[in-house]
Amino acid sequence: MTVLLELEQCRLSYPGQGRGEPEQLALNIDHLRIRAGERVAVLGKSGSGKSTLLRHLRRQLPQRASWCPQDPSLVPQLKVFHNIFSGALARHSALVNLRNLLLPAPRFREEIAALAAPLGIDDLLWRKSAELSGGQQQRTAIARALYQRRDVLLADEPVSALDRVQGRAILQLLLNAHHSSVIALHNAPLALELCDRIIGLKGGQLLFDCPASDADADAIQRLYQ
Ligand SMILES: Nc1ncnc2c1ncn2[C@@H]1O[C@H](COP(=O)(O)OP(=O)(O)OP(=O)(O)O)[C@@H](O)[C@H]1O
Repeated sequence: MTVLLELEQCRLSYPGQGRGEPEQLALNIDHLRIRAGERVAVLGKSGSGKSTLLRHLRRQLPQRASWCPQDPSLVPQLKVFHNIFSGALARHSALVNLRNLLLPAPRFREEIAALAAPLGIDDLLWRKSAELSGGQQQRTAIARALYQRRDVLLADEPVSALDRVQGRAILQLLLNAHHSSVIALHNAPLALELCDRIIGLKGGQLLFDCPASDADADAIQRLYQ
């Protein structure tokens, strides 16, 4: 399979919090290769480096990866429709984008309504995103990622605010819409069920990296200790 991404001796640090404080090493990976077509789940407890890794992978694939951040990062004053449409700004001219802000064209209305329906937010398209619940905001961010229409998905806890049934269905939808995916998840059973490879991060290091079918329950448990 074609190599999509490769990290070698990847050490990423954040500045120390106070004056004279040492840098904090957040990611320390000797080697990581992601192949095209893989569905990779990144597991690890809070602070293990999942977001740092996802953001770094995103920098390696500019213009190639759809991005679904942990914080939905919606523009609160804009309608749900426009927040979703913002996923496609790079595909259109400034004139088309501006016109669509004022008077959305029927073609874009139809495209976005079709995208929003399976996410259960088609009846919210003309509400300001500030008025949405956390789960509705998260589904809007998912729709925006889908509307980027790229073949790679990088997503950071995309279904964390959804209930189990809806989270599973929407994660499946996201995976089906992209040829390759790397997704940080806190729900290990969901990762094992829907992804084909599991990366376990602890303290910024790879604790394991294996096919989902080989993932060991004890190793997964150790991630969270
Ligand atoms: N902007 C920042 N400045 C300083 N340290 C940071 C910053 N962002 C993250 N860190 C630190 O880097 C480490 C990894 O953080 P990261 O956000 O990647 O973890 P995570 O696994 O995504 O956590 P969570 O599940 O809570 O989102 C943590 O120790 C965190 O405190």
